[in-house]
Amino acid sequence: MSLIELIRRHIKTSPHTFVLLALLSGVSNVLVMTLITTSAGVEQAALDLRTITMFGLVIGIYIVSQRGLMRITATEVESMIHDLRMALVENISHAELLSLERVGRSEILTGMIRDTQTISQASNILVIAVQSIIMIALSMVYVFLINKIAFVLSLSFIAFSMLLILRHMIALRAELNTVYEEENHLYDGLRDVLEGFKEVKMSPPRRIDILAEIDIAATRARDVKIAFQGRAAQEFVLSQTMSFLLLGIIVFIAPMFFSVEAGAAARTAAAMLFIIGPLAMVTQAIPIFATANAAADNLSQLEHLLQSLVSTIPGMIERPLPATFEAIHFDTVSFTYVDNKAVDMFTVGPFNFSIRQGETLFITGGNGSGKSTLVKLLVGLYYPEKGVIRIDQQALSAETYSSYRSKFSVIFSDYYLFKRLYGLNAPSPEIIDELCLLLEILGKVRLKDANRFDTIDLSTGQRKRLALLVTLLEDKPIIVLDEWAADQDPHFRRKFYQELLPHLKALGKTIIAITHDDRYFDTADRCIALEEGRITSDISKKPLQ
Ligand SMILES: Nc1ncnc2c1ncn2[C@@H]1O[C@H](COP(=O)(O)OP(=O)(O)OP(=O)(O)O)[C@@H](O)[C@H]1O
Repeated sequence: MSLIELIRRHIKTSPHTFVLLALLSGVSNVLVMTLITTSAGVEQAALDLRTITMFGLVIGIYIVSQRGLMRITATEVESMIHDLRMALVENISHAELLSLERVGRSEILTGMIRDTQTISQASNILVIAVQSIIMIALSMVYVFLINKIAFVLSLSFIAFSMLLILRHMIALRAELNTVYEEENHLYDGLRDVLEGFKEVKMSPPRRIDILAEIDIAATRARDVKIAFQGRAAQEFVLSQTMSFLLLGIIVFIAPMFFSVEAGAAARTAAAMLFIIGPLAMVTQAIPIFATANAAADNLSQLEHLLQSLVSTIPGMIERPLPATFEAIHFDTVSFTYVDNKAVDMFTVGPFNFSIRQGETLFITGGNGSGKSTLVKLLVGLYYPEKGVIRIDQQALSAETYSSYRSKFSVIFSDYYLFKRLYGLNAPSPEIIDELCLLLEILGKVRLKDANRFDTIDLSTGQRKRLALLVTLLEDKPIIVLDEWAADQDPHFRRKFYQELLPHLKALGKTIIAITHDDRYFDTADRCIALEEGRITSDISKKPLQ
């Protein structure tokens, strides 16, 4: 029962409050029924003020307890969902890049959106179901007091129904896993269409193929869902029919074998009619409960998965590194990509080199030679499998990695441009204009609401310039650029190598750039060339000024 476990872990209100409110609401509900059934048929004149006052009081208790119960439930469930979502995002933000690269994104998005919504929608129905169970139990006490035979028959019926319900719950649960699997395939397909929209639009055969693939997943999801809903409907009809049969037995059959006082038979029938509603509610809540349970199960698995991606050692206190440094050293550092079966795929290193503060270093090499992997090791996104990285004399450790990473500003080749300047103090419009002028995007983009760009819908090269503008605003001591100039026109490419990089160097920045622009190699202090994950040449062109 993952849902109950999940609720138990997150709930802040005492369970006693829930039980008390549910009992009050259930009891008042049954009392309404009792008052109605005992007073119906009594002559108008015989109805006393006490009964009417009691009737009003019971309704009052019902209103207060029911509203309280529903309000607390909504608050608790929505707070739980808020906490769950924040915990998931928190875990993602603390995850290790390499681990996250191996997790399906659709799985994470589905957990965040579909599963949390399912639980939210199910919560009120589940509360009503719990109340219904209470009402059924209390009504049964009433039936016991007025008609023992009907009580025994009803109890046997309810016990039988519960057994059926439990059996079907288990079956529904298994079916739901299939529904979820098919839906995940569907989401993967939808992501392909959205993210690869241009490619899909350009090629009708690709479009037909991808739609056929999505259709298969969507059809499977539809069929499994129809089967699931059909089964749930079948359960509902079965339970209702059995309730009617039970009523028939109590009203038509039982009096043939047992003598029951006429008034008691009528009151029992009325009470049984009162039970049918809550019974239907419980039956209807079963597929909803099964769905919410599966969603909770998915969320718990996702929570565990994301927690396992987090490298933070409990109780670990992060330590800052000194603000300035002289050099970063790689001492026999190597790193290996492995596949799902832990088989080695590609190794970079062992690397033995140092990068001095203020140096402009170019990293070159063919596609797949390991340049980006080296950069990910350098900026602290991947950890050395062997060897150590030192900043001056201090070897990096779990406690200092975060501080180490914050020394870098990186524009990856697959960078992501945020529309908002997260983590930065709002710069003045003058500074933005000055940088836009430098990067030749003046008039293309403006800041609005102090720290949000009015647009990021720019050309590919302009977007990269905007990313560089953010990097300049970050003002970190080390700037890493992965093939930054690749999308720039010849004019700006020249400006980048011959004006911007020297300007940054003059500001004291350490610059590490992956580049294939061999005609500008002379603008670097040093060039490292990689082949098959190893350094094949390391040439210092200019003495460091
Ligand atoms: N996430 C990953 N998982 C497994 N293997 C990877 C992963 N990323 C890269 N590789 C492998 O590592 C090798 C080096 O990749 P890397 O991205 O470092 O090359 P690169 O020199 O930056 O190439 P390019 O110039 O094409 O960007 C590649 O051959 C690739 O097969």
